[in-house]
Amino acid sequence: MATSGADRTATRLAALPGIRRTPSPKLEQFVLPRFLDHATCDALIDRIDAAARPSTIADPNGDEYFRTSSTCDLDHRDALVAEINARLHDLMGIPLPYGEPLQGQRYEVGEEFKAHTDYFDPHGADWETYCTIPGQRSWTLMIYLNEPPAGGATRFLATGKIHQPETGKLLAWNNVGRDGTINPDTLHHGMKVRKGRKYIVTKWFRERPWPWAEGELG
Ligand SMILES: O=C(O)CCC(=O)C(=O)O
Ligand SMILES: [Fe+2]
Repeated sequence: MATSGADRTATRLAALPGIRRTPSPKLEQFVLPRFLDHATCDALIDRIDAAARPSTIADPNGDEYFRTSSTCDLDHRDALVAEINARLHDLMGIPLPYGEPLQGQRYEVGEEFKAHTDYFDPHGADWETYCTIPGQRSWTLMIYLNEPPAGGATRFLATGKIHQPETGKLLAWNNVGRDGTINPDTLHHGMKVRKGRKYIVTKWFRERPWPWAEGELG
C-alpha cells in the first residue's frame, strides 16, 4: 500500500531528537519540549498583544462562552513570523502552501476554549466557507509561549491526557485518521486560566493549498 501523507508526517515526527509520542491508539500525538526559546516566545507575545481580537468559532453552537479568548492573525510579511512558519513546515515535511496563516491566542483569567475538535464538520453549515478551497484540517501544531501561574492546560478527553503549558513546548496531533476521515477522539479543551495570562501559537495544516495572498508566502 502507498504511504499516505499522514504516515510520512508521523514517521518524520517520531524520528526527531527529544520528541515524545503520546502512547494511545486513539490519536497520533507528539510533544516536543523547548521548540522555541524564551526570547522568541516573548517576541511573539508582543505581536499577539499588539493585534488581538475576540476569538471566533465555526459552526456556532449557541454557547457564547464556548471560546472566550482573543486571537491574533500573525503577519507573514514579518520576518520572525515567516521564519517560525517555515520551521514548522520543515518539522512536518509539508510544503508551505498547505498551511493556514499562523495565529496567536491569548487567554486572560477565566477564559477558555471548551471541548472541541479542530477539524470542520463535513456536514456543518460552515464547511463550504472554510473548506471548499483548502479541504479539511489535518494536523494541528500548538506552541505554548509562556507558563501561566495556574490553569490553562490542554485536556484531551478520549485519552485523559493533560498537557501543561511550558514555555516553548510544541504539541502536534493529527485530526484525521490515516484514511483522511475525521477523528472524534481528538476532542480537546483549552482549560480556564486561573492566574496570569496564557499565550499560544496555533498552526493548522490542510489537505490542499490555502488561498494565500500574492507575496504573502515570500
Ligand atoms: O488553548 C489551548 O490549550 C487549546 C487551543 C485550541 O485547542 C485551539 O486553538 O484550537
Ligand atoms: Fe483546538
